[in-house]
Amino acid sequence: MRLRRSMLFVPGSSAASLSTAFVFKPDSVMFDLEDAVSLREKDAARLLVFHALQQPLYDGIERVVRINPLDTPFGHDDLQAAIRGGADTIRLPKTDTPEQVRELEAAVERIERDCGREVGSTHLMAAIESASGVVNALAIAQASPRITGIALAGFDYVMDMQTQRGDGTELFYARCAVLHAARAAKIDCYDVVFSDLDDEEGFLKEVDLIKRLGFNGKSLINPRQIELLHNAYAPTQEEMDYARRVVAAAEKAEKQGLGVIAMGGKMIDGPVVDNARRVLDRAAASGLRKE
Ligand SMILES: CC(C)(COP(=O)(O)OP(=O)(O)OC[C@H]1O[C@@H](n2cnc3c(N)ncnc32)[C@H](O)[C@@H]1OP(=O)(O)O)[C@@H](O)C(=O)NCCC(=O)NCCSC(=O)C[C@@](O)(CC(=O)O)C(=O)O
Ligand SMILES: [Mg+2]
Repeated sequence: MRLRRSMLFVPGSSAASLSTAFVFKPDSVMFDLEDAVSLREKDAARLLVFHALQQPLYDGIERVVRINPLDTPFGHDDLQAAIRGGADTIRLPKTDTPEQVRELEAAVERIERDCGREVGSTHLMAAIESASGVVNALAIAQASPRITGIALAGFDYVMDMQTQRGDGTELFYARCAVLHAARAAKIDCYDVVFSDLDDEEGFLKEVDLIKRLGFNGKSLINPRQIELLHNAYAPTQEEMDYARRVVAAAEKAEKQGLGVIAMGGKMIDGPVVDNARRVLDRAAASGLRKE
């Protein structure tokens, strides 16, 4: 099981952060060339990111680059640096339509051919940051076989919706819509960043909600949030013990030719057993929750 719980934004203009972010062990690092970088730092940041991508200490961590949109003066240069530098994944911000994804895909393929990189080896992610993006989420998610995930971007989205971040009510429809699009397209789905670094309780409450909804994880802005998120996504000892009992009971039932059984007064059938196996796979991949 490949875990993609945490995607840590690292500002592309911060040489110090770019050279140390691997120590925090996020599942993915996202070197940012877009909104974390001021206009006058764009060129320097692109060069820093190109070099950071080649740092061997990032091996084992997915390396994502958030480029500027392709209709800005920076987008195509960002893409050249990211692909030639060896990025695993390009994250396209402010994706409103599937045509933007197809334009990105064509540009990526041209650069892969030019620099001798295997065609198809660069994955894509689309960040959905507007009402149009939410309405087009399924078409965006299915726009390219290179897309491995879509992400909801809360701050630009609430601006577009003429509201502001609050208790999550303002994101409820978008979270459900984007998540359904991702699941229908069989790709991963990331929740919004949580910006109040000192509100650990609020962060964990939000993580609990998005985990129950079915998100793979979240985009993060600070290393302090990584361990909290990973721990919240890890199964508890109790969940693992129960999953083991379910699998054992189901295997026994199968030998007896039974498709459905009861265990402790609860029905155990195919989807329940699949879910138990997923809990065991997740426990093997991430370890158990530390209480
Ligand atoms: C918030 C803050 C300034 C706080 O700094 P502080 O220094 O107070 O934090 P501390 O915890 O004290 O740091 C302890 C140690 O960790 C180091 N450290 C901190 N953060 C690190 C990091 N990210 N990577 C590596 N290293 C890091 C730090 O350098 C220090 O190192 P050292 O000095 O050696 O001890 C900092 O975190 C930060 O800049 N975050 C990234 C912000 C960012 O990228 N924003 C753009 C993306 S969102 C967006 O665009 C909206 C969106 O588009 C989103 C979407 O699309 O989803 C939408 O629309 O919603
Ligand atoms: Mg944004």
